[in-house]
Amino acid sequence: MTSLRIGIVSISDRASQGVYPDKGLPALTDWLTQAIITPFTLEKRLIADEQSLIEQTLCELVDQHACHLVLTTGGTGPALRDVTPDATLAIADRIMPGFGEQMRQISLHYVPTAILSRQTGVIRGQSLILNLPGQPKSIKETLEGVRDEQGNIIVTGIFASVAYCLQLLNSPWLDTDKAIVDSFRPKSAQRPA
Ligand SMILES: Nc1ncnc2c1ncn2[C@@H]1O[C@H](COP(=O)(O)OP(=O)(O)OP(=O)(O)O)[C@@H](O)[C@H]1O
Ligand SMILES: Nc1nc2c(c(=O)[nH]1)N[C@H]1C(S)=C(S)[C@@H](COP(=O)(O)O)O[C@H]1N2
Repeated sequence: MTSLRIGIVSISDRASQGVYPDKGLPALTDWLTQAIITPFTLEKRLIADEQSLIEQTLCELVDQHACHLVLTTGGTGPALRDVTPDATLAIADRIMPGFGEQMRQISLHYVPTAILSRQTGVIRGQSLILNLPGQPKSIKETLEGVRDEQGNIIVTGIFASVAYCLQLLNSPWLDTDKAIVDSFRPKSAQRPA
């Protein structure tokens, strides 16, 4: 049986040059390892904010490594070197605008400048590619969503929709720890107990 393959890409000029240690890949690895309870493997890349390099890396992860899901972090803002969404759209077959819309909704609960992120989601072939912001703490925030003081979810994290999206793309089965993120599937798409 094929197991789920996830590509994670940290896109940062300074982290890739060693100016500061990369916190993107560790944050993504930690979150995914805690949240996903079914088997998966990770393919990791740390690269600079260069559009051609980002496009090449995304294509390599999807076309050669057959990653079912690719998560990027960094380079989604308006600065001239923030080109992750441009690279993602350039190699996309189809756009999934809901992911960017939902992340901006979530992030507005944490930072008033959330609207500055141009993050998006796309499909290339049968793979889902999602852009997360560069601030390392925003990885957990956008994937998991916003909770009230009692710990109840008040704005759903984007990862709650990833399992069903991957299912529709014929990926291997993905289940999450409900305490971290409750994956939603319509009744007709749920596995018999
Ligand atoms: N990979 C990373 N590791 C650690 N901190 C990061 C990383 N990426 C971003 N940050 C932090 O989050 C902030 C916002 O991220 P952003 O993607 O806008 O980076 P940036 O200002 O374009 O710089 P760079 O590309 O050199 O990381 C950065 O200024 C930095 O403090
Ligand atoms: N959850 C969350 N979303 C966030 C932020 C953040 O700190 N947390 N920063 C915002 C800011 S200030 C910018 S400029 C954009 C783009 O950030 P990026 O270039 O690091 O991807 O993400 C926005 N979204």
